[in-house]
Amino acid sequence: MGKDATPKNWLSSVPYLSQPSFAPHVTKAQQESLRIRSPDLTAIIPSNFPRGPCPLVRIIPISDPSHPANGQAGLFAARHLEPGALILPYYGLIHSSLPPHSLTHDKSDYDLWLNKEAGVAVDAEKAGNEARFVNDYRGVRERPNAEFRQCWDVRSGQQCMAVFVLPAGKNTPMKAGACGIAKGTEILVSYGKGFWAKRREEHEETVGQDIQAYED
Ligand SMILES: C[S@@+](CC[C@H](N)C(=O)[O-])C[C@H]1O[C@@H](n2cnc3c(N)ncnc32)[C@H](O)[C@@H]1O
Repeated sequence: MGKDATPKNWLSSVPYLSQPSFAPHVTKAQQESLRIRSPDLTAIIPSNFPRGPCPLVRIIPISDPSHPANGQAGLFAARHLEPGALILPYYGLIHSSLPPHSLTHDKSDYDLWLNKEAGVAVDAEKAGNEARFVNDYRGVRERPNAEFRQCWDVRSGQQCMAVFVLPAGKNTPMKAGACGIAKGTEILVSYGKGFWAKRREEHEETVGQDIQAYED
């Protein structure tokens, strides 16, 4: 694949990132705080992890009426993924969530904290990689099989968010957790109760709007 390759089914309207991108307003101090590796940051992206389209995943349009994200896309395992394994980094625009930027940046559904203490988040709405297609497990299957984790990217010497397979036993019965994610299975995380509570709140004002929201 060439240097400018994008994964199959990538949206032509969204720039594909093969490394993080910084909003110009992110301060030097914030950038420096991302270059500090705290001892509890044990998850890593190793030095030999390739950049560009990830061979472990596929973006697949969803055309199943029983899927709550029908008509959108999801991310699926292209091969068997071991429990606890790194799947891929989550790239997007790294931006400040501190005032005044918190007031001007509309939080999107693709926005994740990168470093809460430093007020830095990563938003993959307008540019990102395959990880922006990871759906929430609610309404799809009983529990998540993956999670977002803050980790240390050895390649860039910087903190990064990434998607990992849930380790055996974490939120999974031992048997299911021990299996990892089978080839062809959708990769699903939990966005957290807060995500759906906020969505419900926002749409409560819009009478008659057909939305998918969850209680837990
Ligand atoms: C980060 S995007 C995930 C990728 C999205 N499906 C796409 O094709 O761009 C988050 C959006 O996906 C949809 N979504 C993800 N999981 C969902 C779920 N369990 N139920 C309903 N909608 C979901 C919602 O529209 C949500 O705002």
